[in-house]
Amino acid sequence: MPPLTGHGGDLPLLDLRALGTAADRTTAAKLVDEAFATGGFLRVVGHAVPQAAIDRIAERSRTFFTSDPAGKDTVQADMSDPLTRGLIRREHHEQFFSSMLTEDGRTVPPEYRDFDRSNRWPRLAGFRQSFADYYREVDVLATTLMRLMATALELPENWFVERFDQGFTPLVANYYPPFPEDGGGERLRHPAHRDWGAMTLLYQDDRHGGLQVRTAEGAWVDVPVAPGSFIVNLGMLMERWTGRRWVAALHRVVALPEDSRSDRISLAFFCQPNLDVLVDRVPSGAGDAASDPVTSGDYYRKLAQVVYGANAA
Ligand SMILES: O=C(O)CCC(=O)C(=O)O
Ligand SMILES: [Fe+2]
Repeated sequence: MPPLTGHGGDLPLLDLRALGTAADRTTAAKLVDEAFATGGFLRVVGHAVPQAAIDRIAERSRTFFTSDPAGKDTVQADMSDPLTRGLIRREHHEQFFSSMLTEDGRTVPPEYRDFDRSNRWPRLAGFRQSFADYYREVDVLATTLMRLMATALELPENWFVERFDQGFTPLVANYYPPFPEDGGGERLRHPAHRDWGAMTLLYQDDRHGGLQVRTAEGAWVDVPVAPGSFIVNLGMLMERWTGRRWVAALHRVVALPEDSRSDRISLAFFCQPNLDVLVDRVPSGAGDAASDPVTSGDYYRKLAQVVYGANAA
């Protein structure tokens, strides 16, 4: 395997404190457009997500993941749920999936009845609340970003916001346990991939980094650990929506030798348009990639089957 070492390049950085005037917003939209058109990747600071909400879900998640395995078995994901709500265990990686789709008493459209399931919350004080609180706060950040994205694509400011307002977005806690033995070097925690949804807002543990993104030039760049900063990865559905004007970010997670004996948490807010939104190329999109229009729910169901073997049919 080639060395996993990345380097600290100049990753695009958006400071949301500087959005006061229309001119500021135009500048920010331009930055978003450029970042998504090149690597599909952006770091965000100056948002309003309270650190306490981040710390709380991270702490509750770590408590859950390190709890008794027999207890964790009781919230194992049911693979007939397209949203795979609950726990999925993989080698060196566990994921806890949740969705607010059915938490807030929404009606799921009849064609997507298979998504109408409950979360599999563990019996752990404050766990569910920490997910609900974090979801609500990060959703505000998502809204801000979506307004800038719409502006960048010459769409009405709320164009995306209106298409993401039914809470379908899965919120996933990732846990990477310590490697049991010293590998003698860097280890791969999450292989290189592109997220398949519209856009991911990722929070990486501020104790250990490890996230790397690939630049347009083909270099792996370490995403610096910066408490309070979010990482935005554009996903394959948005690449499709924009006719490849924007590209999905290739990324992976490695453990540096000094970190491989420690565990690591990350929180992924996988922004998904409402189940019945038809994803068809936006007017200002590039002409490339004549993918057929698809609804968000049909797309998700298919990808969940490919990636996780989830199958409701
Ligand atoms: O753990 C991380 O930092 C990245 C996780 C990730 O890429 C994913 O969940 O899709
Ligand atoms: Fe990812």
